Amino acid sequence: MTDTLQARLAEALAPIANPRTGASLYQTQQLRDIAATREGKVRVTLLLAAQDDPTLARQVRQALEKVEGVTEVRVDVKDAAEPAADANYAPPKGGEAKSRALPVMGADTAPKAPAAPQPVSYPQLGRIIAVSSGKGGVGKSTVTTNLAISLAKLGYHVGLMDADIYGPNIPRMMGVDEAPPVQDDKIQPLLAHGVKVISLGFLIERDQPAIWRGPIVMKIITQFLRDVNWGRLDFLLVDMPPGTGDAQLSLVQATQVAGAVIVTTPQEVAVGDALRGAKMFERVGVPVLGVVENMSYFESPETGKPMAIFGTGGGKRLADELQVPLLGEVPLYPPVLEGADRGAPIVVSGPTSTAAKKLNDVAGKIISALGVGAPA
Ligand SMILES: Nc1ncnc2c1ncn2[C@@H]1O[C@H](COP(=O)(O)OP(=O)(O)OP(=O)(O)O)[C@@H](O)[C@H]1O
Repeated sequence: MTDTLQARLAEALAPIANPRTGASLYQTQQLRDIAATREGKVRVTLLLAAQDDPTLARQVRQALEKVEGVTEVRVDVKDAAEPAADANYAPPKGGEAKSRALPVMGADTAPKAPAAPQPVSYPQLGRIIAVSSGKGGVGKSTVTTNLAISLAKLGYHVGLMDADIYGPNIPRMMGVDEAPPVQDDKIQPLLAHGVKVISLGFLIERDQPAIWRGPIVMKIITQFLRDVNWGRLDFLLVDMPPGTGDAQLSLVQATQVAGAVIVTTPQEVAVGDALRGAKMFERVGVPVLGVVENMSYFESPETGKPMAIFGTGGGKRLADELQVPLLGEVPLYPPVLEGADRGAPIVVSGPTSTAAKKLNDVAGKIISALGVGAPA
């Protein structure tokens, strides 16, 4: 048996080859900075180019977890095209990896990336709408799923792309959770409540999302736009991860986004974050269609009485600041959560509730804001 942990780690990693090059990740130093503590906590860096198979990170993790003495594994994925990632591992020639290296918005690491790729237009996908929020947990996925279903109920052809790669919730909320079939090299979206759905949650392991980084995010978003058999859509709603990160930028670099909807809660702190997110869209030329204030007030399912619990007016202030409409104030209403947990968003599970009505109104305002005609 190999006697030191380092040696055992090297032995476990050596056979993992990059399918694109056929070479061992370890020997070509695509895997590097392998560090282990005495307690068996292991950390490695994996350099990935945009064309590399992103599931390599999972293979590395699984190989390391099997090594005797390993208690914890962390795989840091880095962009192989970044200058800091020097090394013997060269990203593939042809420039794709480099041209797709994305600056991280708002971070200190800011734009040293080369010119952004030209967005590709996908006319068959209809109006692409990014639903975004400054911070997590404000109800962005809830709003996205309900809007998608509202639009579908009106007779539009609607797609829903879960680009919240750090916490893909859409499958659970829409009540679908199976691997999408592949036919003729195209991924078939799953159908739920009349909406075509695709999510990274269908394709990856639950504990993996946090490792996805710039070029890989770009790759996934491009694949979701290009390689999914969406058919002809009127609207494609994209549930973005919270904040102003790689996914937002990837989406606007990958295609033409018709507009962004910003979801916030009434508190100041949520509003501040949301403002930064909205400004990011404006900077890249994506019109902000409006603000949805979610959990605006508590609506008791028993009495129907409204009660402000998170402060008031944040959504309105944000909308005023951005000079965009406040599209709706959706109450905090426990059946919204219960419905989401069993795959039946409120516009399906409680269509006559105030929350559902408000969300339907938001859908109507988006249709008007984009000047979309009646469904064909
Ligand atoms: N109006 C509402 N009333 C009651 N519960 C709500 C409402 N909106 C959202 N929720 C619940 O709050 C939780 C967070 O919502 P959701 O997952 O939509 O937020 P998010 O902003 O997409 O979060 P993240 O981006 O962090 O995944 C969920 O459990 C959801 O069911």
